[in-house]
Amino acid sequence: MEECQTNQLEVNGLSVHYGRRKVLHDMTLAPMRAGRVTALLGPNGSGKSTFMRGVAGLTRAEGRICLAGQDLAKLGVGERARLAAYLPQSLPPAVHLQVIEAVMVARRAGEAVSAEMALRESTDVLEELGIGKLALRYMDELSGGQRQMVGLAQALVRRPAMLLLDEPLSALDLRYQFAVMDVVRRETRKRNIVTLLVVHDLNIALQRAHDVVYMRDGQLVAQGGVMAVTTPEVLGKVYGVQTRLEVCPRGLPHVLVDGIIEENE
Ligand SMILES: Nc1ncnc2c1ncn2[C@@H]1O[C@H](COP(=O)(O)OP(=O)(O)OP(=O)(O)O)[C@@H](O)[C@H]1O
Repeated sequence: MEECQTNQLEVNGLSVHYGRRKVLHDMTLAPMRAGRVTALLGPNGSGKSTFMRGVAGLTRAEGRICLAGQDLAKLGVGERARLAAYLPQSLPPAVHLQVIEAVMVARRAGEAVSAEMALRESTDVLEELGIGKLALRYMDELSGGQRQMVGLAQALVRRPAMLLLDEPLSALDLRYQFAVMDVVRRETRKRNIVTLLVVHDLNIALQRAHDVVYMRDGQLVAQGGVMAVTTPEVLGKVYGVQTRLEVCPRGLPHVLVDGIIEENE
C-alpha cells in the first residue's frame, strides 16, 4: 500500500453504514493539500456530516484516511483528536466558564502543558482571531457567533494538522459569516493545515474556499478548484436546480438560481 504524503489529507474508499443502511458509498477523493480550504457541498441528507464524522473518527467507517503522513486508523483516540480538530454542527451547551478558561481546557486536553503555557497560547489564539476582548466573558453569556469564534479558538489552540468544521456559519449574520471564513482561510494558510468545511451558502463557499467537493446521496459528484468544477451541469446534478454562473469584477464566482429542475425533464 502507498505511503501517506505528509502535507495532505487522503480519503480512500470511505463508506459508512447506519444499521443496514449504507449512507456513504466508497468515497475516494483526490488528496486535499495543506494550506487550502475545501468546502464540502451537497443537499440536505447527502452525507456531509457523516463524511466529516467518518474522517474525524467519530463514526465507524470503512476505508483508509491518511493525514500528515499518518494512517489515522492506527492512532489512538487522543492522538487522532489532537491531529484532527472537529467542530460539530451544533455546539454543546455552554458552560459557566470564562472564555480564556475554556480555551485553556481545550489546549490542555490533548497534551500535558503547564497552566502558564496554556494561558499564553490561549491568549495568543484569541488575539489572532480578533476576539481578545472576550477573554474574561462567560461562555454562557456569549452570542451564537461569538461562541462559534471561541469554538474555532478551541480547535486551533490544539495545533491540529486538520480542521473539520461542520456548518461553522450556521449561527452567524452576514458580516460574521465572511469574517469567520476570512479567519479560517488566513489561519489555514498561516498554519499550513488542511481545512474541510460544510457550508450551505453556495456563494460564500465559492467566494472563500479554494476547492470544492460536491456530493449527493452519499457519493462524490465532483471535486476540484472552485472555478474548475462549479458548472450549471454539476449544480443541476447535485441540487436539482437550474443555475447561471456569473463572475464578479473581482474574479469571484456567483451563482444565480433560476428555478428547480423537474424530475421528468
Ligand atoms: N445517527 C444516525 N442514524 C441513522 N441515520 C442517520 C444518522 N445520522 C444521519 N443519518 C442519515 O444519513 C444520511 C446522511 O445524513 P447527514 O447528516 O450526514 O447529511 P448532511 O448532508 O450532513 O445533511 P444536512 O445538510 O441536512 O445537515 C441521512 O439520510 C440521515 O437521515
